[in-house]
Amino acid sequence: MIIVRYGEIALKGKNRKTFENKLIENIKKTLARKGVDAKVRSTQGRLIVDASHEFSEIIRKVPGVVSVSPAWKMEYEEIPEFLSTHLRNMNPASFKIDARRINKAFHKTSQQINEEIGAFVVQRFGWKVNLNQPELAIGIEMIEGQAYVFFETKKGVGGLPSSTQGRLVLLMSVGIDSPVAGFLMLKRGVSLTALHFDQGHADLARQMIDVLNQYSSEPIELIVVNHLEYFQPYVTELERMGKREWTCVICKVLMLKKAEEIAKERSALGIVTGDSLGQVASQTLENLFLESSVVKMPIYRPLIGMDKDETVRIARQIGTFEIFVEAARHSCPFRPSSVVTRGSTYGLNKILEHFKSKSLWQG
Ligand SMILES: Nc1ncnc2c1ncn2[C@@H]1O[C@H](COP(=O)(O)OP(=O)(O)OP(=O)(O)O)[C@@H](O)[C@H]1O
Repeated sequence: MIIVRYGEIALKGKNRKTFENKLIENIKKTLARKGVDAKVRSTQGRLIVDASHEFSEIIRKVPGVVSVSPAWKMEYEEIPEFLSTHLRNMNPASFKIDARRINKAFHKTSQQINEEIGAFVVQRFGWKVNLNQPELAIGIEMIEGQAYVFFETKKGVGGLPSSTQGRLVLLMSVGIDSPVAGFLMLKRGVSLTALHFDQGHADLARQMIDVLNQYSSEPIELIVVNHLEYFQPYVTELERMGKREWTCVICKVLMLKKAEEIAKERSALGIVTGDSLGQVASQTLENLFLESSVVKMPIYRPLIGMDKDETVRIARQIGTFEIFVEAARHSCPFRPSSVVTRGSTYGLNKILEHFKSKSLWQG
């Protein structure tokens, strides 16, 4: 058995049942992808998943899950015998019993359980009790008259169940930031379609999506556009105009425009990027203002106020950092030696007017 705890969704008032059902459906779907047909039932703010303990690693990555405990289910009276066998090869410096009655129906209080089972362990193994920092914590949850015994509680990703908030298009590079931005939105229940402009690293983009898929109840569609072919005509015109320093701003403008087009096709409600204020020379408020002005839908930038080390910490946690390759990040062949850092609306409009005259921009 695996005990699954969820937090935020329990606070959702009358929506609670809908969210809970969605979480159950998502856990089942996630396990089904691993070929497991698991029974999941809800009871008193917990889900009980009838699956082998190894799947707790997978379940803890399902958005909405706050923590998981691989557990053994038994009658209360069977606990001493179970502990005698299960713990016989262990010798922790200290232990504690952490009992909880999930519904109050059971005839003993949590404190009585702590004392009774604790006294048994002391008598059987001679271990020391330490209530503050025990080396071994033995968890017991009494759920519907049955005891669930466990020895670890793994943190889940938290957030809200997948597919409860609508769809966004993620502009995803193979850098550190945008996969993290995607993860943060998945964690809030958003469905994603990813758009990647490929500079020869589409394999890395696919690997990023494989990692993000662990946090999504439905497989994320990855759309790959050839970066060179797509931007070459625009870069040629910028060269003709003597405006090569605008390349990076124009590149973002075109990426956003393409993302908006895909968002409309997929009935998505906005765009997600990994922009973080001031992180690179071109990520200024002026440039973000200009880039945002070309699309008519919301752009979500979940990393905008984050420091790089916070983003790196999340990337490491979720598993996208390992895929990131420094060399891949600087592979854009169009990058000019100096870039516009505070572009003006006037400057941008002049360039877009020129593109229009060349039938490169509909605007
Ligand atoms: N090749 C790409 N394909 C799709 N989106 C991209 C690509 N390059 C950049 N973007 C989008 O533009 C945002 C800003 O990119 P930029 O290169 O300026 O910053 P960054 O901090 O290096 O971002 P990242 O770490 O995500 O690459 C990215 O977070 C991403 O959303």
